[in-house]
Amino acid sequence: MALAYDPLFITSDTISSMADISSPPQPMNLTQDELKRIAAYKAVEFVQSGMVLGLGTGSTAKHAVDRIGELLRQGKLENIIGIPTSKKTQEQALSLGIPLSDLDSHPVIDLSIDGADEVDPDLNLVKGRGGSLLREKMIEGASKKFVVIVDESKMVKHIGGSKLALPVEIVPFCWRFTAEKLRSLLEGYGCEANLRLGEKGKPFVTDNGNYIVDLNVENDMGDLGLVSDAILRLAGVVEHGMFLDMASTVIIAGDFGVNIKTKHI
Ligand SMILES: O=C[C@H](O)[C@H](O)[C@H](O)COP(=O)(O)O
Repeated sequence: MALAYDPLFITSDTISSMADISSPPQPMNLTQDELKRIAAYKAVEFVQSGMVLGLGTGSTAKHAVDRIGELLRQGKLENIIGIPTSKKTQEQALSLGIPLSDLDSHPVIDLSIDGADEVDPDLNLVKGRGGSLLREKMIEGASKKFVVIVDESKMVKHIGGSKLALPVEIVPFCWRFTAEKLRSLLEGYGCEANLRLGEKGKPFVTDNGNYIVDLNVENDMGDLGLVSDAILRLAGVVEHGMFLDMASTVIIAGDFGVNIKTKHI
């Protein structure tokens, strides 16, 4: 039996209903971008009129922002105020007519929706491979609810498990010194530290005028709280991309449907 593809109707319930039928469930063979859109649309179901919303950054969050713009245009949502987590998202939201504000005017946010680069079994995250980690952490940390949207490729057994970078935002002043401090701090876990480069081989510059050092850590770092504190104690470090204990819900879209994990407090 073929299941109709409709992002709004593929839920965790779909998985159970598929399990009831005699033949095993068939994967839907969706692209990674389609999975991102499914997760994003599902998250936007949490949005209610009158909310102050943290608007995330990246290819997954972009779908959520598009959807919010669409619902506003259709009159299905009203009185939304968006707090963008990057200049790029600000531009997108403005182009969609989403009213915007900032943390100074709205220090408490009802709901933030954003993607992630890694999600571990405790719903800890790595974010910032797009370079927006500082504003994301400020805004998502000020949110009553933080819904993370990912395709299943982002799920890892432990932070660093994808073998892709853990980004750290640092001040440009003597960046080599700070990068080396970071490398030697995490040396025991098999750490490499590389300055992120942007266009024409020049250092990538964040929305805040800072640089990013990408840490590639070979081994499980164990107590992430300790590692986080140690990184943040280094002068020259502005913020890192581990978002520990911040996500309230993670929506994971995969070929067999959508799985929603909620943090139990
Ligand atoms: O700086 C970028 C953000 O943290 C993104 O939310 C994260 O990198 C995930 O991006 P994407 O949805 O494009 O995979």
